[in-house]
Amino acid sequence: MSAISLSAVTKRFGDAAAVDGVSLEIAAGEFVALLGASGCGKTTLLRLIAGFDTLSSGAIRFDGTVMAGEGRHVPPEDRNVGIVFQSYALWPHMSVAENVGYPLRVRGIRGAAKADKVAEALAAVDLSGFEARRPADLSGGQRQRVALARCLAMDPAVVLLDEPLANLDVNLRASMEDTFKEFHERTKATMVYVTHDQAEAMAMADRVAVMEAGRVLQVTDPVTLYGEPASEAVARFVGNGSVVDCRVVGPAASGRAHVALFGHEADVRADPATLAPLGTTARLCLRPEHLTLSDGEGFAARVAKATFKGSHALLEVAPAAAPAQLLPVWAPRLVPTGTEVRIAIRDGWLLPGAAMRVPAARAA
Ligand SMILES: Nc1ncnc2c1ncn2[C@@H]1O[C@H](COP(=O)(O)OP(=O)(O)OP(=O)(O)O)[C@@H](O)[C@H]1O
Repeated sequence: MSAISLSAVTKRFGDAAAVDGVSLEIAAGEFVALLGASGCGKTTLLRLIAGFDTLSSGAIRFDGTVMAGEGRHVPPEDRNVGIVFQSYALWPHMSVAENVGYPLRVRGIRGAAKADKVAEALAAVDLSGFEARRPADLSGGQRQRVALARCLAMDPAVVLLDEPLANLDVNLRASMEDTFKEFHERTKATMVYVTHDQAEAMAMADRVAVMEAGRVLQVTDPVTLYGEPASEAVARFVGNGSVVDCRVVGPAASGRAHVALFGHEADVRADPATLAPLGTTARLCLRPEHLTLSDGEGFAARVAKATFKGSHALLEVAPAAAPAQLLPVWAPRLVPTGTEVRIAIRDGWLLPGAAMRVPAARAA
């Protein structure tokens, strides 16, 4: 496995930068997801790491060796990367064993050595016994596991995955997430996984890099990303957080702050280093689980929408003090649309970016 170092990696197509100054250190054996909406540049970044495209500027190193940039471009076949695509890219005329063994044959590995590797790789993805089948006779999930086995057989230093679950149905996706995690634990390969699905990224990756317009907005572990988004864009993209205005009325205890919103006061999490001065306005990220229906405390609101979800209901409530702002709230039961309710704020995250803007505004 290799560590991957991206230094100010930039790729322009004409005047537009598809990847714009991305710097990221990926440790050997780490599983990093590149997460972002369509067109944010994640596939382009993956292609640059693979060597399919050349850089406009910046550098890419594997274990300190320059693969791209500084006047060099190591071709894909010399980077020892395995790639798993959304489309599987299996040869239809070859059996499963021939598909998995193909890259080994290309490398001159034949006979028993090849057969052993193929058997080992198929066992790793739970496809022993499928050697003679053709891709056409497999399900989508099985085809993707063959593609994974083919990648595994090559002992790649780096595994790149481009939306590998995009063609699979919801149930199969969940079981394939387990397959990828097991694959990672077993091989300890460095993995870079491109997806626009935040749940997928958070379920599997050690760290998630959120991309927008060719840049990395934040890169951190899934728990921190969800709980402490660094900016409004990340808060909205990950976990569909609501972002609302509030006023900082007092630091409560370390790592927390007291805020006022919708005519009510609440105790929320905050980074003390970026906490806005008392009395100023800041932006607060509220997740559905931060809000609960209450009998008395909290702010007044009206149920604008209610959706039954089986084990619970998802309400959208409009605060009386800001009726245009709809906030999602989990509830144990359906509450009819139009019902007047009270909502307690149990938690929240004061966005540091917004807080940091405050001193500049005060200076103006
Ligand atoms: N070969 C190309 N020529 C011109 N523009 C390109 C080329 N490849 C990508 N782009 C542009 O670069 C931007 C980033 O594209 P990219 O495919 O990397 O995004 P993405 O995040 O992977 O999106 P998706 O999830 O839809 O695949 C887009 O605006 C795209 O139109």
